[in-house]
Amino acid sequence: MDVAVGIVAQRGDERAQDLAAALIETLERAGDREGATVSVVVDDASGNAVDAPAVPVASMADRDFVVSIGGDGTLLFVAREVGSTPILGVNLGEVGFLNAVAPDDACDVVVDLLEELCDTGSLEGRALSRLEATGEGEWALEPALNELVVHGPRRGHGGGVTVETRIDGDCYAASHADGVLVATPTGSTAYNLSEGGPLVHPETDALVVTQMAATESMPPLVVDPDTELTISVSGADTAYVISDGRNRRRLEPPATVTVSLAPDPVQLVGPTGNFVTSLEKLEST
Ligand SMILES: NC(=O)c1ccc[n+]([C@@H]2O[C@H](COP(=O)([O-])OP(=O)(O)OC[C@H]3O[C@@H](n4cnc5c(N)ncnc54)[C@H](O)[C@@H]3O)[C@@H](O)[C@H]2O)c1
Ligand SMILES: Nc1ncnc2c1ncn2[C@@H]1O[C@H](COP(=O)(O)OP(=O)(O)OP(=O)(O)O)[C@@H](O)[C@H]1O
Repeated sequence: MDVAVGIVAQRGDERAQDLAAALIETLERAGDREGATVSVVVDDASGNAVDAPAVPVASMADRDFVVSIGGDGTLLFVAREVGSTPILGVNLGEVGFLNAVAPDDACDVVVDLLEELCDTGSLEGRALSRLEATGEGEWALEPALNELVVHGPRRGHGGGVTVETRIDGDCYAASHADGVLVATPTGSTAYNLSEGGPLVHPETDALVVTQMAATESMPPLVVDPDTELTISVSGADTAYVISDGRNRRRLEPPATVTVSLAPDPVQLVGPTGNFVTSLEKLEST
């Protein structure tokens, strides 16, 4: 059997590169034991430091699985690039909420994944919903694993906008505000939390709508993921819609953004962390 693996090490991080090298050695030895031909590539940024062919991360979308070594930001980046290809998250970051596997366990876990592939031909992962934003003029943003934010010209005093949020066509909140944030269960522990939104257990199928610094505020609302959700902005020269804090699109108010589930969820593989006990990580942020 041929097994194709991609490894992305956090850019410029020697620990991540050393772990990438150790994983390559481990996978090659395990492949010999299993009678499998294992081919491993690393991301372009790590190519000089790790002895393996270097490729753009986006080209790893055809691999059997991709290992992300770094923090939450690195995993979000890998998910943006490889879409629904299975991802194993190894945590070297400060928070590491999305990465359940500790560096010391990574070699054992990749061997388990290789054996699962050889035994069953595929990997069983956990699907994590993503959100997409669309608007007038046929534009679309990269899907968000954490959250989509629609906000005014800038955050803070004088940077707000009039925002109206509709749920299945009915107005839920209309106010001058910094913006509105729609989070997945995965993103509930990130920006959503700092804006006063609730934590959502990962096994719950829901989205959270949270206003950001609204003059006339409504409590955060938990909705079914299939809800028709529109956010309209007016009363400012510009506004933005931002996916996972990194991809943004400029809007010219008045404008309406429609938020819906993206068709292809992210697939995380490897052991699951315990959501409830891992919440203690948030206390340090
Ligand atoms: N005020 C805020 O809390 C705030 C502001 C902007 C962005 N963010 C978050 O940062 C994310 C982008 O992360 P990045 O690393 O590229 O940017 P970044 O470098 O600005 O990191 C933001 C922090 O959020 C943590 N984080 C990311 N996703 C998380 C999750 N699902 N649960 C718990 N913590 C999480 C990261 O570990 C990091 O500590 C965005 O999706 C947004 O959720 C938060
Ligand atoms: N191998 C890589 N190739 C290209 N870009 C990378 C790579 N690794 C990280 N990046 C970039 O760096 C960003 C993540 O870096 P960031 O400093 O947020 O680290 P992190 O993984 O969240 O770890 P920490 O918790 O230590 O901050 C990604 O969004 C991506 O743009």
